[in-house]
Amino acid sequence: MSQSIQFSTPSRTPHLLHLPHSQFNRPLSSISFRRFPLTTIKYTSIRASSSSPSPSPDLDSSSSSSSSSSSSSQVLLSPNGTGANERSVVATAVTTDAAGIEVDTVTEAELKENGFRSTRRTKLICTIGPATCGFEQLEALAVGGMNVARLNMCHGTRDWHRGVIRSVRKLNEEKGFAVAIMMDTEGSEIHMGDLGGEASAKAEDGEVWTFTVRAFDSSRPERTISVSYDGFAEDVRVGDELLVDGGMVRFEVIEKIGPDVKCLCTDPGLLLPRANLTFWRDGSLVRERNAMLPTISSKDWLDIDFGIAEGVDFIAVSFVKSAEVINHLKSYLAAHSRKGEIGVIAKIESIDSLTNLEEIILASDGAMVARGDLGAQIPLEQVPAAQQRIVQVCRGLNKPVIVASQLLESMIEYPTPTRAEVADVSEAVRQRSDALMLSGESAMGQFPDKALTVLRTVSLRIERWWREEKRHESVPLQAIGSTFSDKISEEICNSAAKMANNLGVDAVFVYTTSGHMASLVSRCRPDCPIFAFTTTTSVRRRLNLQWGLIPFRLSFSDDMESNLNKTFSLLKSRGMIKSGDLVIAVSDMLQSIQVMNVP
Ligand SMILES: Nc1ncnc2c1ncn2[C@@H]1O[C@H](COP(=O)(O)OP(=O)(O)OP(=O)(O)O)[C@@H](O)[C@H]1O
Ligand SMILES: CC(=O)C(=O)O
Ligand SMILES: [K+]
Ligand SMILES: [Mg+2]
Repeated sequence: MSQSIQFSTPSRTPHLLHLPHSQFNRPLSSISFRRFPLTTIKYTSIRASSSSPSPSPDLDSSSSSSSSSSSSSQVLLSPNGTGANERSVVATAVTTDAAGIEVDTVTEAELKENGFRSTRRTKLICTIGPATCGFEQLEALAVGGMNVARLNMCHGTRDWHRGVIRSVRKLNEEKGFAVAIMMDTEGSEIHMGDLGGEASAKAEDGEVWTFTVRAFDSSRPERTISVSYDGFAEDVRVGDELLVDGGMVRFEVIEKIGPDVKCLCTDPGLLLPRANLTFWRDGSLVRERNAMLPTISSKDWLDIDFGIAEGVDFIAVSFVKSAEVINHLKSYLAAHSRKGEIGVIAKIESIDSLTNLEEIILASDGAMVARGDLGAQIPLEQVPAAQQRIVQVCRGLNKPVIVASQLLESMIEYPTPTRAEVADVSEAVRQRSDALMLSGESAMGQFPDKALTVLRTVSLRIERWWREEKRHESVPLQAIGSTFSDKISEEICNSAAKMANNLGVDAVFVYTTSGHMASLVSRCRPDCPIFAFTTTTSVRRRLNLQWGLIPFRLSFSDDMESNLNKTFSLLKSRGMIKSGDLVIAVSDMLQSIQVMNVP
């Protein structure tokens, strides 16, 4: 029994659909609902315009070149899913059986063991540092559920970072993971030096410490801290309050002697290498000078070139103040790397970034609630409301959002989290943020694997509770599509998610070349997992940041019947689905919805 509903606009001419995927000749208004088994599928569609097809700008070069063929069985990509000009470091890392399917080995095991509902929807990011940079340590994190590895360019040498990037790539290649790499820029905010190799230094109440712009020749003099910013001694005034890492340690400026600033410790604590410094005067953050510092420093540009050369998947920009810097970086990336290959994440961690929030998020490919520095710039009690706002704006604009910093801070030293930390993690999961991030817990803590386990188990439990309570919000999502075609995709995804919840389907399958259609389904936060099939390994890795998406790499054509048959047989042979499972399939090539039981 097959059901089909078709919408068409009378003023336009229908065509039989055997069109290659392209932004300009994408079928616009054929939406069919079908039940499997299907005997004949005839997709009827209407052309968007009669203008000559040209390669879609959002496709990578390999798919756009192959999309020039109109054969319905044409596979869109070369078998290994990489384009001809994919950088060598990535190309050598990809070995794929052309007929096969690539999926995370951990997810595969979870699916086989516990079925569709067992999969975790919230993604997990680990900052890599001395505690986790070895191959076995990285593997343990990947097995524990790490979806993205973050490299903070404030620390370590480029050689060190290169080693980590290559290890992660090797892990993906050899063990079937799709761990994405996120490079986080240093930015030009004021911070302390590296403590001359010491892991930390303790500042006690009432001690006098010297903050200086002088560089040390040899070891660090006692109770002396170097400061990254040459204008520091000129800018501070006696009476200013100096906050380390947003208030983890506090000092009061008591005397200025040339390049040295004498400070009295008023709140004791641990000073960590390269910790951020802010100074406050009469209860307000002093930020005149910061406003003049570039968001992306000259050192950051070199790091960005390094990131492009090493094939990172995301660049997180620290201390973004406006959309301009994001646009600037995106145009630089467009000129120096393959279009869309590196996602730009705006870190929201300053007053300016909150002021310009909507325009910044609109310009970016995602955002991070960087609560560490944000909490140093706005009163701490305002951070939760800011977090909620950022998460909501990102969801509205369909950008992935990461909640970061101090989620499990006590686990740097202890093997179990505090109850308050578990409550904080739960809140971020309940807000339906795309991803949670570990910083010091995984970079230099004593229990990185345990911290990741806590994030994983708390996420799973809260997600399940939320589903059992049937609390999926019916908050209307704002319309975001700008072209007619985008609007159709959006409506299809909204409907697919709604149908998935109402019909209690087991999974939504989305076939997507650029990943956009998958993100639109993810945005609806449906009850069931979303299997996202995409043709390239780089899109697959980037999708790993988004809520609920299980990214698969699969070569597929513009013939949906054959795609579905191929997918069903591959997934069935691996025990990941079974006959009778109910699935909704959407595709960005055909802009179609189908409901079916797995044959
Ligand atoms: N690559 C690294 N090498 C050495 N230590 C590291 C590295 N990455 C992180 N760390 C350690 O982990 C701690 C916390 O991580 P991180 O600096 O990323 O915190 P953060 O607040 O997220 O950073 P930022 O605000 O600078 O982006 C750091 O203070 C540092 O001690
Ligand atoms: C992650 C980060 O940069 C912060 O919380 O400040
Ligand atoms: K950083
Ligand atoms: Mg920060």
